[in-house]
Amino acid sequence: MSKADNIFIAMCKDILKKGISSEGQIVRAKWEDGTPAHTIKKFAIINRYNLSEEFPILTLRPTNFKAAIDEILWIWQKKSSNIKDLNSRIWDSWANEDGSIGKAYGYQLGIRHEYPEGEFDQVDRVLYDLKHNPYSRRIIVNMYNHNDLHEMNLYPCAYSMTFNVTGKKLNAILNQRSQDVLVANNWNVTQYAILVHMFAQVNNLELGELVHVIADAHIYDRHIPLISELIKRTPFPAPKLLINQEKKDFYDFKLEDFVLENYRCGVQINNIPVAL
Ligand SMILES: Nc1nc(=O)c2c([nH]1)NC[C@@H]1CN(c3ccc(C(=O)N[C@@H](CCC(=O)O)C(=O)O)cc3)CN21
Ligand SMILES: O=c1ccn([C@H]2C[C@H](O)[C@@H](COP(=O)(O)O)O2)c(=O)[nH]1
Repeated sequence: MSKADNIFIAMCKDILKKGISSEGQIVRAKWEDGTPAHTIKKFAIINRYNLSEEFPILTLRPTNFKAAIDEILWIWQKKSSNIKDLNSRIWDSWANEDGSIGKAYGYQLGIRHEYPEGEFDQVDRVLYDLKHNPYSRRIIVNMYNHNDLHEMNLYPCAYSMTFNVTGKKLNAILNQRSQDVLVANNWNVTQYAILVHMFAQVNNLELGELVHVIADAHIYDRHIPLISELIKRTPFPAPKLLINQEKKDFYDFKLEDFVLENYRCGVQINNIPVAL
């Protein structure tokens, strides 16, 4: 039984049982038909995934592993915020006529900043520190840039990663201000787990923990029946993640370098409505 499934089921049960409804409050998100997209939420959920034990992908329903990796490479490797560089349609609803989602995610990671050792963007700074000062307690990426919020269609949700080397293990904390539990919880966990795998491999570090801190973990009203059915399913054992071990430079990783072996999972829930 996959541990990621157990964590997901426990979190959903907790939100469904003890969560607070937004009914009666003013909410930003809407359904496609203009109805306010209300949620039940819990504040401050913390989920810990030990990446040395298993790869944290949901088996209750398929997570589109390739599309999730494609998006994390779009943000962290291509540093793009234009959907022309993305191979899925997941950001289409938030892009302008030029295909841009504004100064979000990848755009922020491409900005260069000055440090005592010279100019780096935030990704290159992490790679530099993991190589030269792995025991630094300052290895942080932050995409939540108040200067540029007015030029983003959606403010970054998964907005910060803190990397921490302990012994020979690479650990990380993913900070997320807002989480659509059905659509993107495992999507985000899978992609940041892959990122830790890539950074560990290129720095000859072992896999540690991914700690996912979610400030507002919510289930949208139209997702409640879908989640209630999903968490009654029986999970499968976790699949095995295989990564091309020859890749030693973060910028050389491609989609085909990642393979999931024995990914058994429940049937997909088709046409999940996504709140805008
Ligand atoms: N309400 C909302 N929830 C989100 O999760 C979300 C947003 N908005 N806005 C921006 C991005 C876009 N993200 C998305 C949007 C859609 C899927 C999605 O449709 N996932 C499908 C599979 C997609 C595929 O196969 O290509 C799924 O079943 O999980 C995933 C992430 C995450 N984000
Ligand atoms: O990577 C992502 C991107 C977006 N989300 C979700 C979380 C919220 O449901 C919406 C954003 O709405 P806000 O009003 O800006 O919080 O998108 C996600 O879970 N993961």
